[in-house]
Amino acid sequence: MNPIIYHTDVAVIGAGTAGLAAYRQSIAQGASTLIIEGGPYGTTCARVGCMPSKLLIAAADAHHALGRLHAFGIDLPMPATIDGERVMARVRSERDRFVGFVLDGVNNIPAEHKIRGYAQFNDAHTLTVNLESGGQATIHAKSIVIASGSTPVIPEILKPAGDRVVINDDVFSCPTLPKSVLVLGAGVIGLELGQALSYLGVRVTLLGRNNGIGHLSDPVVRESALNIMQHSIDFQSNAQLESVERTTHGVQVNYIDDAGQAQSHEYDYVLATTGRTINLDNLNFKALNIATQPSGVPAFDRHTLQIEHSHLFIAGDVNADVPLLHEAADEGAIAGANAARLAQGQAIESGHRRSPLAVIFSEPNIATAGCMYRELNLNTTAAGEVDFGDQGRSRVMQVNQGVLRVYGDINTGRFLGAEMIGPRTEHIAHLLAWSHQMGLTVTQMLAMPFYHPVIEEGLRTALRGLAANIANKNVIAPVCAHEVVGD
Ligand SMILES: Cc1cc2nc3c(=O)[nH]c(=O)nc-3n(C[C@H](O)[C@H](O)[C@H](O)COP(=O)(O)OP(=O)(O)OC[C@H]3O[C@@H](n4cnc5c(N)ncnc54)[C@H](O)[C@@H]3O)c2cc1C
Ligand SMILES: NC(=O)c1ccc[n+]([C@@H]2O[C@H](COP(=O)([O-])OP(=O)(O)OC[C@H]3O[C@@H](n4cnc5c(N)ncnc54)[C@H](O)[C@@H]3O)[C@@H](O)[C@H]2O)c1
Repeated sequence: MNPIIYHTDVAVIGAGTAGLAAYRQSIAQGASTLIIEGGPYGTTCARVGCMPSKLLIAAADAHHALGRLHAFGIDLPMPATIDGERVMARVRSERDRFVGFVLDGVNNIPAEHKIRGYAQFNDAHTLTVNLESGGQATIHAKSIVIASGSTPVIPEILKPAGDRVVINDDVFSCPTLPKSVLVLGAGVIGLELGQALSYLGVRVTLLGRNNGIGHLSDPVVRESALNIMQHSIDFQSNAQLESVERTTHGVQVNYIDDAGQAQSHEYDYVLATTGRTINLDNLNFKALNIATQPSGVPAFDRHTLQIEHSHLFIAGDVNADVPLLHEAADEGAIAGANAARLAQGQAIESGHRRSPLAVIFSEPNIATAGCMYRELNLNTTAAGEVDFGDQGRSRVMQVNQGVLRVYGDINTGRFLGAEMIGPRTEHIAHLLAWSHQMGLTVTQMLAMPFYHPVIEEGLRTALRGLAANIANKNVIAPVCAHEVVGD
């Protein structure tokens, strides 16, 4: 059967968050545009990412909050009963609602613009798609946006566990809560899902390595976060996984714990949260002979999303720049508009990029805004700090744990960034990212209103300390320049 031939200005590979944004912008620029999707419609974020994970976390936090009632003088019959099937049914039904909104958007795209099947490069202007409906399509495009996302990595050492190794996608499709899970990898997903499952009564062990925790790099904040998380769940932050073995009912896991002791325990499942790999190989990208960096990503301009000296654009998780939802949406929009401009003989433009902001929805939240500690010049940077243990409103609500550290430039007085673990710091992180993007000085930030009594008063304490250290040129360097970790 002869392939169906298409000629288009722009082809977008992947109908995730970045791809859909690229499609919309390309159309808005007046370019003929095709969008190719190999997997299910609905986006990673809505189907198996941001939304179902936050739904599971919401149930977990609701249960965990019961533990605080007694200190307020309120007693319920404890332990509370957790109906795993109902917990997971709500996760899925609410998740499906969010997916439904995405599907409505996809349904509004004219059928002739949508191609179902996995795309591969033939050459830099030609894609082949093995159509889901059978047969092949050949697409000749003036510009191409690569928005193919990323896929979870399953380390070789977990392979003997066979069908008992699961990834985030599988967690949300479980009809009920498992009894026990070994979570490997203390990154963002491991912390969020590991703690949520544990708070829902699942026996969880989280294995980390090198005392890393999420993306934190400030030694003070990291130590606080390790301490809090280790009191919250069974978290071995400096563990060594030795082997796993499929048993009749689950997986036998052998590891060395933080105390250097050999441990061997059986779990229902092993959840791999050891990072994600970019989806470029499945596009036959190598056929283009474009040089890639050690990360596997070709050199590209993060303001235009253009792969150097080409008509190719790369947006979302697949470029491994900042694999977060709002960044994928921004990148897709910039890439789609530029792909359309280039295809129509116009000059491409730099798009707006926002100040860095990242939140781990653990309890308490872990967050970073602006520059991270590991990116600072510690010889010209001062820090300020608040310990939420003594913070008024946090104590009132019994959520008084964590540390916030803010950084400022001793020469300009400008706010540089922050790392934190603390109560509802998802909100403080926003205030700080906005301040960073506006280029505010610490003095200007302190001139803003702070209500009483609120958790943000803790931020004011940290900023006051920072302002004093800036005035005294009291830099971070001598104290902890040698303590930065991270992998
Ligand atoms: C468990 C989890 C929780 C998360 N939580 C958050 C959060 O709270 N906040 C946040 O900001 N971010 C979160 N993220 C990250 C966020 O989901 C991603 O950054 C975002 O979804 C990336 O969007 P994307 O468009 O790059 O990729 P995707 O949405 O994955 O889209 C890529 C699409 O390309 C398709 N594709 C791949 N190869 C081909 C091919 N050859 N041909 C055709 N189609 C192809 C795929 O099927 C897929 O549909 C989370 C991620 C996970 C996994
Ligand atoms: N709240 C959010 O915004 C949110 C939530 C979930 C995911 N995400 C996005 O998804 C991305 C992927 O998340 P992730 O948690 O899979 O990746 P990650 O890179 O955040 O964490 C992976 C962790 O696994 C560890 N690791 C790797 N191999 C290991 C091994 N063999 N043994 C022990 N530990 C090992 C790494 O040291 C790292 O700490 C994140 O970078 C983030 O951008 C965001």
